Amino acid sequence: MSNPVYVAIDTPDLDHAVKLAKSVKNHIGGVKLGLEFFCANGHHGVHEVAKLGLPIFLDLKLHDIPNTVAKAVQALNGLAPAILTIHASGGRAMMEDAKAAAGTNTKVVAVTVLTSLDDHDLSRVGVADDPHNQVERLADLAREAGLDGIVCSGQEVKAAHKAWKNGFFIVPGLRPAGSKTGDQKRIVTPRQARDDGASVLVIGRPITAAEVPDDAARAIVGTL
Ligand SMILES: O=C(O)c1cc(=O)[nH]c(=O)n1[C@@H]1O[C@H](COP(=O)(O)O)[C@@H](O)[C@H]1O
Repeated sequence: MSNPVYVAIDTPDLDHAVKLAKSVKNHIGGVKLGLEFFCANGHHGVHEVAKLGLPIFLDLKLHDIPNTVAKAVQALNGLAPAILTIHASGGRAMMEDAKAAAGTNTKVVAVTVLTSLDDHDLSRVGVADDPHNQVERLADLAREAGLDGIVCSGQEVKAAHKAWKNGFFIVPGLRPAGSKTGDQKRIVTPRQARDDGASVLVIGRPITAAEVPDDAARAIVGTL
C-alpha cells in the first residue's frame, strides 16, 4: 500500500516550502499545497515543488458559479495536480462542470464540512444539522455529480466510506496523541483515520511546526 500521508505545506515562502518538502520527502506519499502557498507563489511555485517528484494535491477549495469554477479548473490543468479540491456546497452543477473541466489524471474532490467547524459553528451559518448528517448529505451530492471523493473529518470517514465504497476520502484535522489542536475542532489521530477508511491523511503543523519535521513525519508514519 502506498504511503497515505500528504504533508500540508502551508507557507507563503517558496524556499521554505521546497526545503520542508525535501526534508520529509522520504516519509510521505505526497505534498498538499493550499491557498496560502498558491496565493503567494502561483503556478511557478507549484512547478518548483513538483520538481521533487511527489504527487501534488492542489487544495484551492474552489467555490463559485459553475462557469467560473470550470474555467478556473481549466486554467489549472497545466499543473496536472493529482488531486484538486472544490467546495461541495457550491452545488451539483458546479461540481459536474468542475469534473468535466479537469484533466483525466486529476481526482476532483469535494470539501464537505471544514474540520474547523463544530455543531455550533454550523448552526451559525444556517445549517441546522450536525456535521455528521451534513457530511453525509454533501457526500451523496458529490457522488451524484460524478466526483472522485470528498474531504471530511476523521469523525465521519467511517460512515462515508460505508456509504460510498469506491470513494476517495481525504481526511485533514489529524492530531497525533498529545499534539496541539490549534484551530481544528473535529480531530482524530492519523491511525484512527486510516483504520476508518481514509485514502489520504493530510497532516500539516504536527509535521511542519515540529523541531525536526523529518523525525515527526517518520514517527507519524510509524503509528500507521
Ligand atoms: O481541504 C483540506 O485539506 C482541509 C479541509 C478541512 O476541512 N480542514 C483542513 O484543515 N484542511 C486543510 O488541511 C490542512 C490541515 O493542517 P494542520 O491543521 O496544520 O494539520 C490545512 O492545510 C487545511 O487547509
